[in-house]
Amino acid sequence: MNQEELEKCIDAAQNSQQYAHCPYSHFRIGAALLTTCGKIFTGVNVENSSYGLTICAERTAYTKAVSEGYKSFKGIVVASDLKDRFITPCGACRQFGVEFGDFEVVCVKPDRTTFKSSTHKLLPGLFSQEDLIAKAQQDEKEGKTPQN
Ligand SMILES: O=c1ccn([C@H]2C[C@H](O)[C@@H](CO)O2)c(=O)[nH]1
Ligand SMILES: [Zn+2]
Repeated sequence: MNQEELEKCIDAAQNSQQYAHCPYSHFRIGAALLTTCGKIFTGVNVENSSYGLTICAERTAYTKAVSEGYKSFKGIVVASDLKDRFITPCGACRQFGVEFGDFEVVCVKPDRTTFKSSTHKLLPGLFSQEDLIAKAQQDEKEGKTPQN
């Protein structure tokens, strides 16, 4: 992400925070996901009275983009309302991110200061499609069919 893209994504992520549905945690998170073709998809955390159903801002953004045909990303900006520490994506969102490759993850505080990382840096030893392919190849070599 260049500086101009980063500023635009910070604006979009912070602007979307007003739409967070967070009556339980009061954590107001907004994400802005930049596609390689320059489109921005925003997302917010959507909580539920059945707490475990909550979806984070990042996964909302990924799901919106993918469901509209976009799967190639330059970066994601995650804006929180916590002033004195950075909020980084939870485990589920890290796994969700690596599904779409290695790209920038920028966490931003209300004063626009940033912590820059990437999907792969945030998930060392990650499990991915490559592992599933390796298993399929091993099974094929051993003459295993999907049924056994
Ligand atoms: O990176 C993060 C971290 C937390 N949350 C949300 C989930 C939940 O609504 C609240 C507290 O966990 O913050 C996000 O959306 N993204
Ligand atoms: Zn998450």
